[in-house]
Amino acid sequence: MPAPRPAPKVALNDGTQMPVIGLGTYQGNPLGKRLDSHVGQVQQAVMDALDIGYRHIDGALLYQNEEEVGAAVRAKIAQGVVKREDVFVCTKLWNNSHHPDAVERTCRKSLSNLGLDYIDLYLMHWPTAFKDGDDLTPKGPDGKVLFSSVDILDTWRAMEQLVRQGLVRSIGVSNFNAAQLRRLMDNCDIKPVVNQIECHPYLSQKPLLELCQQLGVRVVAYSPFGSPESDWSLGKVDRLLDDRTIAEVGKKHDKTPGQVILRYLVQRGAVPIPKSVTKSRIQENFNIFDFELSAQDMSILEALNKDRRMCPFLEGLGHPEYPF
Ligand SMILES: NC(=O)C1=CN([C@@H]2O[C@H](COP(=O)(O)OP(=O)(O)OC[C@H]3O[C@@H](n4cnc5c(N)ncnc54)[C@H](OP(=O)(O)O)[C@@H]3O)[C@@H](O)[C@H]2O)C=CC1
Ligand SMILES: O=C1CO[C@H](CO)[C@@H](O)[C@@H]1O
Repeated sequence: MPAPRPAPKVALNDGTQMPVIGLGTYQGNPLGKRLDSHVGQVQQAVMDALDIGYRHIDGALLYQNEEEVGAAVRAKIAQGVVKREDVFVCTKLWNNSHHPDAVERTCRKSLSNLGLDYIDLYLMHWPTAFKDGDDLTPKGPDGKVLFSSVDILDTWRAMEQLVRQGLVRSIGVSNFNAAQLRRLMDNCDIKPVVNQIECHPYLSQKPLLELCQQLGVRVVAYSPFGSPESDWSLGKVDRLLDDRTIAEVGKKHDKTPGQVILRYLVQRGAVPIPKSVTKSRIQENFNIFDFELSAQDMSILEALNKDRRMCPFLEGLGHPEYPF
């Protein structure tokens, strides 16, 4: 088999580079719960992806499969398929660890889960702090999620320390709105390199994408296919991957709807992180570097925007920093 051509890279504002497509690893499990039926799937998917040419893996402590991600990366290093420095590993600090005293400990926990000695990109998963502790979704007797008032800036300062200590190469945020991002940019020593947000043709995020571009913050586009299997988007009426207009654009280029969506995101300067545990789809999603959408195709796709959010994160509703 010829050696795969790895994905192209884009520059980040701290001088590092990020491969322009990543593999998502969230398994659609309800918040913080690991589904037994999924064990092992992500490990195989990450190994397949690295064989195919992916060099960027998106994970999170919340997904409870960092061990699988790390085992897959280490296996492919041992097989000589990749070197550690070729692979861009992202993971995220969960809401129950925003207190500055918890940040380093939690990062070390992710490093230990992954079995790696540094993380390429560490993200604050949400701007909404939950009560500190081991419980991923701490709840009171009334069943409501318990919040904490730790300031985003205090969590960020502790994350900056992780860069200085060499535990992580770059830091960024996820699910930050414009005001939160501006406040952070105005009050940090190390700028966030990315804002990872939901972004796809039904939620084009034009204003936030433009702001991020102005600020030099790369957008990473999560749920590029609208997260069809997740517990929070199941039942949403129109499935993005069944959209007729997207299929028609694809026909012109002999490409699938998924490939059109990913290409549209890349041409908008975003970095999509499609999730799949199916080898043929992992390959399909990677085959987006041999065609280009015309300006007319791009306008057709942009016109599909409905500001439809698939991931409303209802657990954070009522928090003063709830971003939507
Ligand atoms: N920062 C944040 O708050 C969030 C980050 N994320 C990140 O973004 C990643 C991607 O988003 P996610 O929500 O998982 O959903 P996606 O939009 O990536 O959709 C994944 C689903 O699409 C299916 N699929 C993948 N490729 C194809 C294809 N070519 N044709 C048809 N179906 C396909 C997958 O099936 P199968 O696997 O069975 O092949 C899976 O059911 C996550 O895995 C996670 O890493 C996601 C949500 C929130
Ligand atoms: O990354 C994520 C995956 O799904 C979760 C919901 O269960 C989201 O809250 C989270 O941001």
